[in-house]
Amino acid sequence: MTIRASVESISSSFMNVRSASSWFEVYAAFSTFMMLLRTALNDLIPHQIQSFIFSKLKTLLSDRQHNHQEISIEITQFWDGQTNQLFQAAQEYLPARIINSCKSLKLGKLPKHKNVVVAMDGKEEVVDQFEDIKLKWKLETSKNEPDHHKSLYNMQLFILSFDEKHRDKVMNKYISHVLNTYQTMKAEQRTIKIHSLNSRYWLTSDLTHPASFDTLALDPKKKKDIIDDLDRFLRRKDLYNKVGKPWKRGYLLYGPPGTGKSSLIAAMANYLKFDVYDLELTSVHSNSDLMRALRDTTNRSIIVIEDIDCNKEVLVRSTTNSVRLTNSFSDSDSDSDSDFDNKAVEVKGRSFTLSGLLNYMDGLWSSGGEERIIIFTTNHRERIDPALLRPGRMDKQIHLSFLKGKAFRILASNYLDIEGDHPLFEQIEGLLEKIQVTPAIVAEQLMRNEDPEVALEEFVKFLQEKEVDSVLLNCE
Ligand SMILES: Nc1ncnc2c1ncn2[C@@H]1O[C@H](COP(=O)(O)OP(=O)(O)OP(=O)(O)O)[C@@H](O)[C@H]1O
Repeated sequence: MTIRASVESISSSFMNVRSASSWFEVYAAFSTFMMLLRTALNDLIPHQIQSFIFSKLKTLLSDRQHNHQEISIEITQFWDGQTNQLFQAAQEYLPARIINSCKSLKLGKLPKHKNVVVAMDGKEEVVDQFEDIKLKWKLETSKNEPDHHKSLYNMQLFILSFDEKHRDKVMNKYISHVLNTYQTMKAEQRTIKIHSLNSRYWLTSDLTHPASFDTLALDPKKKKDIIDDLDRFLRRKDLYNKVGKPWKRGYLLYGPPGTGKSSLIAAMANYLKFDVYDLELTSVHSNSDLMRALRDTTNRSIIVIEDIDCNKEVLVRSTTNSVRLTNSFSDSDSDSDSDFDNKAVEVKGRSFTLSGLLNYMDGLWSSGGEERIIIFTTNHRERIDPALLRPGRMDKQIHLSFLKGKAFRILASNYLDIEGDHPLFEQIEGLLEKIQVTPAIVAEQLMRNEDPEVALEEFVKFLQEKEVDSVLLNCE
């Protein structure tokens, strides 16, 4: 019997259904039809395609079956009168996930931002995939906006919908994933700030210093050593906790003026994405102001005290009779007997030692302070008391010096866009070995001509003259 014959037999049986025997005939014809259909399908459609069709049908059916079990969460723009951080996180997180698939987006740029900002425009629902979960996001405008926001904005909210069976995973994992991704994105986009002390308060502005470890003319080994040290410091939170030490690291940068101490600080801040607090001791008018200023510094920051040796406030106690404020900055460790304690920083007629200041910082940060770096700079390390240089106070000392070796090539790349080799490089590097020139002087020389060839030739002449001068000087 063919399929067509069996279909005809079923339909004719339907027409003539009158008795129980007729019903039996219908049933027999239908069973035969189904058997024939199954055999034909097995013969005609390969097994893989059959499995594919069945799985698709199954998903479709299960999707339809589950549609009514979808749940929705509202994430409003404000929460308890404040901006809802989860709303902010979704606002940043979603455009990054959907930028290539969404048909309708909003673009904008704020003065503070470096890049164009992308946002959802609320016209369409966007879909995010997290592990095996499909999550649908829609941006809406609330009809019940609170009064205090009414005049300024229409309050917005995200509606997040997903299958109820994923409720736990969404609440426990997906929401944290959105928040964590947002925090990482914020850290990457963050503008680093520099805070300068104005008597009692920090004045804040953007750190625009472009220095990075790539642009720093420094011996490559030394550069790697500094980067490794910073990375190690960041990784060691648990160790610092375990041994009960404040999570901080002290650096002393020393070397002649113009060798890149400030540039290195900027490169470190840009690398770590840490804010910089420029603690200019001459602008501190009292100890309480200084303590308040230190308390106002944030975690993940670099505190810089520059030119520590030539700071006018550094006084020798025996010559000034200045009084140490041991009650303000308790300095009870073994350093108190050292020569260093004879040097005091005087603030408006009152004075304290630098080691006391460091101890105070330790005390302040042992309760909650995290990821702090303190950098002292000096042009004369020999003038600094050894007590201040001991590990724990100054964990690492970095000597920045005259331009030597291949470090010149970094400046040639920065200022003249010369990458790789150049016929004059060998001669220049030879001359640099014989004389002492700071990177700042080299930078200034290279900027004198826009044409890179002329700039290099002029620079060679400059170095030759310097060489002659130094020979003459040695002869005198
Ligand atoms: N190692 C370096 N790599 C690249 N540029 C440098 C380097 N050193 C100095 N420069 C250039 O010289 C300028 C002055 O350098 P910088 O202020 O960093 O030196 P410094 O050692 O802090 O000087 P000072 O002791 O006078 O404060 C920088 O803006 C930079 O252009």
